[in-house]
Amino acid sequence: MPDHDVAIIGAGAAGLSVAAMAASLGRKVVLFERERMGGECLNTGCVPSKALLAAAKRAVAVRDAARFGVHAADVRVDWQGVRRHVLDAIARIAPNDSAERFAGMGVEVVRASAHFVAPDQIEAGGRIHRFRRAVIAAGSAPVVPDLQGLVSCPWLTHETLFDLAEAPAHLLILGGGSQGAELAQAYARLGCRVGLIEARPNILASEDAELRLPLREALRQDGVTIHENTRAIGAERAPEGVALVIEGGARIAGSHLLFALGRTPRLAPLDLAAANIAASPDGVLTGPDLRSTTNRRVWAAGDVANPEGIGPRRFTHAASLHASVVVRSMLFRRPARLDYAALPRVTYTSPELAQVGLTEAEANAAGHSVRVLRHPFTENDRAVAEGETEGQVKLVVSKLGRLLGASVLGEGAGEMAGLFGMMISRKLPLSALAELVLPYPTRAEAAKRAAGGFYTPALTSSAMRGIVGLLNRLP
Ligand SMILES: Cc1cc2nc3c(=O)[nH]c(=O)nc-3n(C[C@H](O)[C@H](O)[C@H](O)COP(=O)(O)OP(=O)(O)OC[C@H]3O[C@@H](n4cnc5c(N)ncnc54)[C@H](O)[C@@H]3O)c2cc1C
Ligand SMILES: NC(=O)c1ccc[n+]([C@@H]2O[C@H](COP(=O)([O-])OP(=O)(O)OC[C@H]3O[C@@H](n4cnc5c(N)ncnc54)[C@H](O)[C@@H]3O)[C@@H](O)[C@H]2O)c1
Repeated sequence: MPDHDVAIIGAGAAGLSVAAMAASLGRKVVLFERERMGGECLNTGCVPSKALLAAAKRAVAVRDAARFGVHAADVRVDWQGVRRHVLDAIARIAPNDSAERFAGMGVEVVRASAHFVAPDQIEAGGRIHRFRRAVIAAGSAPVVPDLQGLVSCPWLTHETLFDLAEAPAHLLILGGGSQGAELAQAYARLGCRVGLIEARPNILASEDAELRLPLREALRQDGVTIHENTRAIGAERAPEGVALVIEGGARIAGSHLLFALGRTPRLAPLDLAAANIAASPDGVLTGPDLRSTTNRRVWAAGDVANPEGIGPRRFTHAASLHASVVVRSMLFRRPARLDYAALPRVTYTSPELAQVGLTEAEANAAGHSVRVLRHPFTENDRAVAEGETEGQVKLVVSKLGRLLGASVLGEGAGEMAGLFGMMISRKLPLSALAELVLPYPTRAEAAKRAAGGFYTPALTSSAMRGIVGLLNRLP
């Protein structure tokens, strides 16, 4: 006889969402968490990084205020104040994810590391828990590279970065993905020297080239030194603190070294073999319904899941999407299929970079015959009024006017992503966006104007002008 209807390993975004939904459906739920409730997003990921970026944005706003005719003297960053803001943000959100809140929902929360001991049993806190169904939501850990000499050097990941009591004087960030770009800008704007080191020819390499290049320039303007095409092969102690040894022999020195090199799923402590659960280095192998391909009692969600043929997506909103697919498949026994066609991603720098659906390059590579529609924020009244005209809305559409993808660079780009996601997931025609009445002045009007561009050639054609000319003769 099972002790629990649903056993969940990991109280991060994925595990908490499944636990809340299963408990509200009257299931007997146990939730295992070995570290902090709320997992990575709340404690060491999204929340502290966005809080730090908010402080950095304030610093720039004050420094930059003179161009609005507002003069502030003596701009000074008080690092303890910045830290307080970051910790306050975490503390204010933490009650939503707390053990007390989940216990109040009827979830049994076990604060211990969990691992499988049989296909239907988990051991945690010195006890065997028999389950009817289980969800692995153990998340992922930062990649630490195998650099020669690293053992004798101090280094950081996002798990330790926010614990620094003092601002790093000169932060070296290895890895120019969204994490590297966001943290580089935040620390540079808060007055630290920052080096951003990327092995590939470009930082943010998977983003639309037309939009990532101005963002790269914005990072440079903020004072970030960017080293692209630069492969670190070793690390060593240096008078300043630490130095990266670069292929070819050059050294890049700084006071602190941060790894922002992507993620690896937390599999080892789970003893998956004891429960016959298949996994690859990218995560627990599942079908498109997130059910294990080898143990039908088990599902996976969040960063740890590797749906075959679809692949992992390591975002908090992807974890929420996973949770709803798992609940549909596991509890409602309905066919469920993960679909990332409208999954947004946003890099929360200034300007922000948002992507939904296919980039222009991806659409071309997939063989679509595309039209590209653009509207720059220099032509958007709100952006002009606020003096933030960097960037554009770029829409990639099929010849028949279906939105295949949207890329936005600009302040508030992330807030527009939902609009494009809905267009793609509901397969709405572009006219739905072109005809939308939006409040004036808003930045989203740039999206409407870009969509309107699809119809402009037909509306202003000589045939249409002829028709309107004829109609004009009517009484
Ligand atoms: C710096 C940074 C910024 C980010 N910013 C964003 C952002 O702005 N937007 C966004 O969408 N995403 C962002 N992400 C990604 C986001 O944080 C993750 O995708 C998300 O937190 C994953 O949630 P999860 O539930 O899968 O895993 P986690 O949040 O990692 O939760 C897994 C939990 O399982 C626990 N656990 C693991 N193994 C066991 C075990 N054996 N027994 C018991 N407990 C266990 C862990 O302690 C952890 O609490 C960011 C990531 C980083 C690093
Ligand atoms: N705004 C957001 O949504 C947000 C922000 C931060 C992180 N995240 C998520 O967290 C996860 C981690 O982010 P990330 O930026 O660390 O991962 P990432 O995979 O996006 O980027 C890692 C970068 O490191 C580079 N790299 C890899 N090995 C290298 C080496 N040896 N030397 C130099 N560069 C190297 C890669 O080319 C890549 O550009 C991702 O899943 C991401 O989606 C999301």
